[in-house]
Parts: sequence; structure tokens; C-alpha cells
Amino acid sequence: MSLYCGITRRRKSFWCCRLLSTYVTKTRYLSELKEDDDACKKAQQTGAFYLFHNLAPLLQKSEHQYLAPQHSLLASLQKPEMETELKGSFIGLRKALFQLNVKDASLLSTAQALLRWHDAHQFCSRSGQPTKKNVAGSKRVCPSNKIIYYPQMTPVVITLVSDGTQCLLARQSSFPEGMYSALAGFCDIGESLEEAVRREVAEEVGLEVERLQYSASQHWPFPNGALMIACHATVKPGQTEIQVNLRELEAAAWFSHDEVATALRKDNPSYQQQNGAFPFWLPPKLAIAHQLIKEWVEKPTCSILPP
Ligand SMILES: NC(=O)C1=CN([C@@H]2O[C@H](COP(=O)(O)OP(=O)(O)OC[C@H]3O[C@@H](n4cnc5c(N)ncnc54)[C@H](OP(=O)(O)O)[C@@H]3O)[C@@H](O)[C@H]2O)C=CC1
Ligand SMILES: [Mg+2]
Repeated sequence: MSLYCGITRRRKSFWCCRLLSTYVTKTRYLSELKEDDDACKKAQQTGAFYLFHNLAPLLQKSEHQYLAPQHSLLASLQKPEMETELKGSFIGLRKALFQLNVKDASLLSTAQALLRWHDAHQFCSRSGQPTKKNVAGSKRVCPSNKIIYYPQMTPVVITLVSDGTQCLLARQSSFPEGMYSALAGFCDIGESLEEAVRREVAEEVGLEVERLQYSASQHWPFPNGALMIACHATVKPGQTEIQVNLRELEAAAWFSHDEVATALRKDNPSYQQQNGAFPFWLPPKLAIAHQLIKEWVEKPTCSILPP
């Protein structure tokens, strides 16, 4: 059994020559901890930790949400004693993510991605020797050839395609029943963001993107930690006939502004069948797909601005 902790920051002062903003002070302190092992060990004595077991965080259930308690350094206990002592349970992030507050969801996602990366990079791919983690956990080094390994993220594009009046949503068979989302896909090596969007839209629904506009980005913990880069895109006028790639998608369709606006208003989507079909619903607020769809509903013309 392994219990693993990630440090969060808790330090009141940082020496500097002029008054820096709280954000800059905090950022420089965190950067210092990556390089200064002694400072990092000292911080661990007073730091607050989230606890994980097999990549599942320790959470407490409270009505319709989960709370992610933070702890100071603990004595090593077995999992059942730890759960009893701290009045919580180790729960898969996939199950709990949407019932956490935004700050905890973001920190836990980051911590889990880092833990997963360390777990998968225990050996040097050149020498085959065990790699060694630095105190902060921000890199691993091969002691025999000094190669440094840094945590990596996989870029994924997510695109809401519109023809100006409707938007295109799709679902994979792995999605919960009835849920539709924007088109997503992993970037290929060597591709720009724009090329990845054009290729994914062509591959998945057979359409040619005319214009695209960057919206926002998000770290996403599933399946292995990705940087989701969200864009609005438009297709050429009159070229809206889709050819769904059934190897990648279960279904895709154009939805009207009214249909999408109504689905967006449903805070608690019904997962029950109605008249033999599952009602149409959209990804939860925390997902960048939701933000992208909300932006389009509020300003459907935002995706048809000149490039
Ligand atoms: N936050 C959000 O709002 C949303 C997030 N997403 C996330 O976006 C991710 C990507 O979307 P998805 O449509 O599945 O992606 P793709 O359309 O690229 O198709 C997935 C396929 O790509 C291959 N693949 C898996 N991992 C990689 C990788 N690291 N690099 C290159 N190819 C890979 C696999 O194919 P094979 O097995 O044949 O090798 C996999 O079946 C999903 O994991 C999902 O979690 C999706 C929608 C909304
Ligand atoms: Mg896809």
C-alpha cells in the first residue's frame, strides 16, 4: 500500500527588495521550492497535504458534495486506519470530480497527474536504471547518466463547430447516456493548434473548418492528464452535411440555439430514460466543454468573427 502526499503552499513572508504582489511572491516561492531541497523540506514541516491511495484522494462526503480535507504531515498508517482516523474514504477522482469545489478539483487533478507521472517514470528509458525524484517532485533524474525527466502534459484540442445558427455536438459510446459534447482529439506530434483542430473536425465529422478562434484552456485529469485547448470554429457556408466517423464517435448532430440553451439550464440532468430515449444533456460546469457551449449560447456570433 502506498500513501502519497502533495504539498500545497502555506508561507507568510518572502524576502525581496521591493514590494511584490501576493501572486508574484507566491509564484517565486513555489519556484524556489522546486530548486532548493532544504527550503522544500522545511516547507513540508508546515505544509498542508492532500492524501492519495492508488491515485484516489481521501475525501469526506457531505450531502451532495465531497470535501477534500488537508492535513499536516502524518504518521504512516494503513489505509483502513487512515480512513477511520480522518473520517473519510479514498474515492476515485472520476467519481468525485464534479462534486468538489473548483479549487479542490483543480489541485487534486494536478496532484493526481503528477503522482501518475512519477509512477510511470520510475526507470530511465535510456539506461534502464531507477530514476530519483527531487524533494519537490518537480522532476526525476537518472543517477547513471544524469538525464532529467520533467512531467509532461498531452495537448488535446476541443472544438465547438458552428454554422452561425446551430452548433455541432457529438458523443462517444463511453459517455454517459444522453450526454453530447464538443469534438475533442489529441494533437499529433509536430502539429500546430490550428492544424489539430482542422484535422480532428475533418476526421470525426467530415467537415472543413473555415475559421477558428481560441477560447480558453484547462487541465483535464482523464484519462492520463491532458491540456485541453478550447476553440470555436465555423464551417464554410452551405457545407454542413456531416459524415460521422463511427470508429471514433457514436453519433454527432447539429443542435439549434434553443435546444442547447434549454439543455444548459438543466442543473441536474436526468439520467433516466423518457419514452424509451435518454434526454439530451451537456457536460457539467467544471468541464471546459461546458464553458465553450455556454459562450456560444450567450454569443452565437463569437465564432464567426473574422480570423
Ligand atoms: N474537459 C472536457 O470538457 C472534455 C474532455 N475530453 C477529453 O479529451 C480527450 C481526447 O478526446 P478523444 O475524442 O477521446 O480523442 P481522439 O479523438 O484523439 O480519439 C481517441 C483515440 O486517440 C488515441 N489516443 C489515446 N491517447 C492518445 C495520445 N496521448 N496521443 C495520441 N492519440 C491518443 C486512441 O486511439 P487508439 O486506441 O486507436 O490508439 C484513442 O482511442 C479525452 O480523453 C477526454 O477525456 C473530451 C471532451 C470534453
Ligand atoms: Mg475525439
